[in-house]
Amino acid sequence: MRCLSSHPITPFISKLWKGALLKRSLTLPATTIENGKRLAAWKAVDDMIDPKNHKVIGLGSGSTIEYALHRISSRPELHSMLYVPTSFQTKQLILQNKLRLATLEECSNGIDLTIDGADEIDNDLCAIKGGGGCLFQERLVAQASEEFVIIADERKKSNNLGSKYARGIPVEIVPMAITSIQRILTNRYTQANIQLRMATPTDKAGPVITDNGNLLLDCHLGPLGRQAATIYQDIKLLSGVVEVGLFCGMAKKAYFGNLDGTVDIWTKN
Ligand SMILES: O=C[C@H](O)[C@H](O)[C@H](O)COP(=O)(O)O
Repeated sequence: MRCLSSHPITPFISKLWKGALLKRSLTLPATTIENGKRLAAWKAVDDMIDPKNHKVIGLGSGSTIEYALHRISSRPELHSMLYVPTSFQTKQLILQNKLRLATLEECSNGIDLTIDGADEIDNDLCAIKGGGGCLFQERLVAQASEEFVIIADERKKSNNLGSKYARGIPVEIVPMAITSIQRILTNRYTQANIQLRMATPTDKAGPVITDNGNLLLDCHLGPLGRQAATIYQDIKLLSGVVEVGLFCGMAKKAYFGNLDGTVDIWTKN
């Protein structure tokens, strides 16, 4: 048997390894942020999912929800219930983790609890969502749920919604309406920066297409103050708008994983 250390490829591997180590040390804060996401997700799963009483759980989309799935997967007593996804991504994760998949149509008695990530959350538990383009199905599942809980790392905490998440509020739009709605919103919110979300050119030329075959406008309107619910209604009422990434009056609890290893829980009555 040949010893690996004598293999000509070894110096190359070792270079890569050093490169990986260097990259890791340079991106240490990101790793700590990942830890914050994990802490929030694990605590929410442990606190909120009741294996004795819950039958159907909704699962949001994004990077934080992946940690919730890992936690669910590691607890066999949570494997008997049904899991409803909110995106292609989450459906794949449910299947990969060998959990029981259900569609929203199959859940005639609704959903007991939904856990989801968010891009920014204020003290009223009003959230910007859709950074990953999954807002429509997320909202469908959230509105069918008895309880809706948000999980996030501490960067997402906000005193004034819209002041932190730089990309702005995602709005999902049927393709034929994109030009007219962009014009209407630009005229209505004169200070706003409204952009069609584009795909990464090396992966796909042109715009991002959502799981529902639609397009996204990212609407940076600045801090919203107490106007988030009104802005939601104003944009949602336009024909051609499928969904707006403002979730107000939906969450009763939010779990935030902090950089110091603690978890903050915000609640709303
Ligand atoms: O479209 C994506 C969803 O709304 C996500 O829940 C949100 O963008 C947060 O994602 P992440 O957990 O990756 O920060």
